[in-house]
This record gives sequence, C-alpha cells and structure tokens, in this order.
Amino acid sequence: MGRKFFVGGNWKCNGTIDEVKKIVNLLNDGKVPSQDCVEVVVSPPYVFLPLVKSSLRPDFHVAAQNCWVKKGGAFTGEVSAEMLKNLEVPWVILGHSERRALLGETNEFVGDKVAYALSQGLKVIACVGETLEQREAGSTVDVVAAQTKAIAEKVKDWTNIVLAYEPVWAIGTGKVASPAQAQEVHCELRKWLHANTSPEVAAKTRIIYGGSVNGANSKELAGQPDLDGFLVGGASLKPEFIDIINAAE
Ligand SMILES: O=C(COP(=O)(O)O)NO
Repeated sequence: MGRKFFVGGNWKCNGTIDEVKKIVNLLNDGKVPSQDCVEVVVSPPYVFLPLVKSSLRPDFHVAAQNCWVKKGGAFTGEVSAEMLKNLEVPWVILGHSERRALLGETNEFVGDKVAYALSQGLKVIACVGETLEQREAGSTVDVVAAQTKAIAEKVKDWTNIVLAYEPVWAIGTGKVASPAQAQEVHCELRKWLHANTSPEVAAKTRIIYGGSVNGANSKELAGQPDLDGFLVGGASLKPEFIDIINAAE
C-alpha cells in the first residue's frame, strides 16, 4: 500500500510554558523510526505553537488544533489559516468531535473549513467519528460516511488530507476500539473513498485512528491493514507517546 505511517499528538487545551518545554524535551530525546517510516505531528494549543515549533526536533512537525473557515477579519477570537501559514505551521486538525459537540460545528462547516485550509496551503487532519448512541443504533458507517461526504463535496485534491476516525465513545474514556472495530470502520471509509472520490485517493489517503490509544494497545491496532496511524490525545502528553510512534515499525 505504501502509505507512510502517521502519528498525531493532540494536546488539546493543556499545558503551561514549563510543561510544554518538558514535553518537547521528552520528544526530542525519544528514539523513533526515521521520517521515511513515520510522520509525526504534534498539536499544542495556539499560544504554544511558536515555542514548540522553534524547539521541536526537525523530524517532527506541528499542527494547529483548528482554524477559521475563511479569510481573517472581524472574527473575534478566531485564528486564520493565513496566520498559521505565516507562522509556518504546516498542519491543522479540523472537525474534531469535541468542536462538533461543544461548538456545534456541522458537517458542512467542517467541509468548508477543510477546503479553505487546503486552499491556503495547509495540510489537514480531518476528523470523523460516531457517538455511542449512533453506534448502538447501527448508524456508525452512515454517520462517518456523511461526515466524509461533506468534505468530499468541497475538496477535489486529497493529497494533503489525513482522515482521522475517532469514535466519540473512545475519546478520553479508556474504552479503546478493538482492532476489529477500528479496522471495520477504516475499511468502510476506504471503500467510501474508492466509490465516491477515486481508487487512487482511496489507496493513498491515510486513515488514522484516535480514541484512548496508548503504549499498550497501539501495536495491535497498528497491525490492521486499513489503519495508517493514530491521533493521540492524553497519551501524547506522556513518555508513552514515543512507544506509540514506535508502533509504526
Ligand atoms: O481526541 C483524541 C483522542 O483523545 P484520547 O487519546 O485522550 O482518547 N484525539 O484527537
């Protein structure tokens, strides 16, 4: 398949200057496979992006956790894609379930955000995932397909998109999806891409898993054929993040 393994670390709304410096030192000292084998992108809060970017090892990269849906201007509190480009931040996470749930980001809004960020030269980690209620109702595939469709309707070139499947019921709960559960949805997402974008997009797009990934469960998850990496929350702030990156081997 030849898809380079991708490990993202979503720090969420966490950290102080001292804590961030400690995490960066931990990452800089970590023994990990070469960039040819794994792509590592860490995502601190906006306010720490310059500090992390300036002190992080050169084989790791940074992402913002969000950006605004259009060109900057009278949008108090927002951070534009142009600003991230100006800071030379290459990646941005968009559509995280916490933003969909807490801030009401709709599928269409996320699709617009992905399209605009790509248009400004950013690379995007686009998040999809179902709630426990939706899974228990048997709607998982319909939900993540609709979320992906809303992106595909606004985007033609998937070169700079990594798709992150993050079941909401696994985020922050310790209830990680089983390898079989993750593989099933990743396979369905790849089939959806094959049918609705192109066989090439389906073959090349990295689909990564997020939701209670840790040093103990990452190796078995990484062994699934349609799982191309991780988007890690809590464990990305800990030394075990290095173990998760090494699951790429
Ligand atoms: O939200 C997550 C996953 O968080 P956890 O690893 O803490 O479940 N990634 O974006």
